[in-house]
Amino acid sequence: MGSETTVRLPVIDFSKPDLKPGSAEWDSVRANVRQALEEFGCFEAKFDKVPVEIRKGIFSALEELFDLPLETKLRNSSKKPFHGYVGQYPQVPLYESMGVDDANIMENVKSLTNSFWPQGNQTFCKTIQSFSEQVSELDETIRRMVLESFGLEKYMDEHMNSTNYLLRVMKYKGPQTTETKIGLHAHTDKNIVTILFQNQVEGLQVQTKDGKWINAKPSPDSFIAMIGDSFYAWTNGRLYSANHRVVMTGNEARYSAGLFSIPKGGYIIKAPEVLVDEKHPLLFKPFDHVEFLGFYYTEAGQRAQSALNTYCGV
Ligand SMILES: O=C(O)CCC(=O)C(=O)O
Ligand SMILES: [Fe+2]
Repeated sequence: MGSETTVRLPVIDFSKPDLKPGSAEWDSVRANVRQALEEFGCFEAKFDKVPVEIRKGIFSALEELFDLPLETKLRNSSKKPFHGYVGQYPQVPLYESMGVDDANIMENVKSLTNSFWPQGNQTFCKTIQSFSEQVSELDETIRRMVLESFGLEKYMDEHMNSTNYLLRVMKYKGPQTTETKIGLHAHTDKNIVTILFQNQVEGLQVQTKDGKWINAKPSPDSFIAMIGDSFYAWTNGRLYSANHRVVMTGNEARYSAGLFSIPKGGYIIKAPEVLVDEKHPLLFKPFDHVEFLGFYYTEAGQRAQSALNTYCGV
């Protein structure tokens, strides 16, 4: 499964009460965010704004959801690949996932909830929506810090307004053996920022630039924040978008929830001019994320070493 390392992901604390733009605290966290994303494309975020009842409740909600009969789960359908129910794939037999578009907005969560439980399910609905809304604040903070760190404040509104949030929830069955089995194959995310939250069952591994695998071991109040290919491209390669995968052992199921900020269709991702110079030649031609995803899910896109390079590499 490739060589592992005892290196740990950087841990960055977002829980400090005086973490406000402009404060000394903010500047110091911002420097750490920039450094971690350049080096690993990823870090562990301590973030206590999500109340403990939501942090615990999310896993009860996921168990309840994945315990529904398959025919009910299939009601989670979407025209967009990987936004609806995914499961029962022979290549990833342990893996199942579902998606909630704009999960920070109550109306969306309500209609999905009602499609699963026609009589309603208030607890589920509230938990999913609050979780997404609170985690979206962490996503915004990270993106704000990145843009500031490059002196790109003038792009802030455009950047924030050009994305939607998708909540994807995952279940990985325990393989019921002592051998390690693949839960999800190595990939880079294709979006802007991904923020992952998991139950106590570990399995996420992130690959370093020199090819070693780091075991992510987040504490119960920590999230894993990660850069996707679109942010990598927008920063003209200044931030790193890491390969990662899930490996499973033992009997227990791993549940995780990921909030993905995703560029809207029609929005052209183009590195700001100040990030392009002699030392940093332009890496990617401007592209539309939805069209790029279309390519990624073709056979050629799946075969490519880097779908982004093949699609729009200069
Ligand atoms: O379950 C996890 O922690 C990782 C999931 C993941 O990498 C993805 O959905 O893109
Ligand atoms: Fe991923």
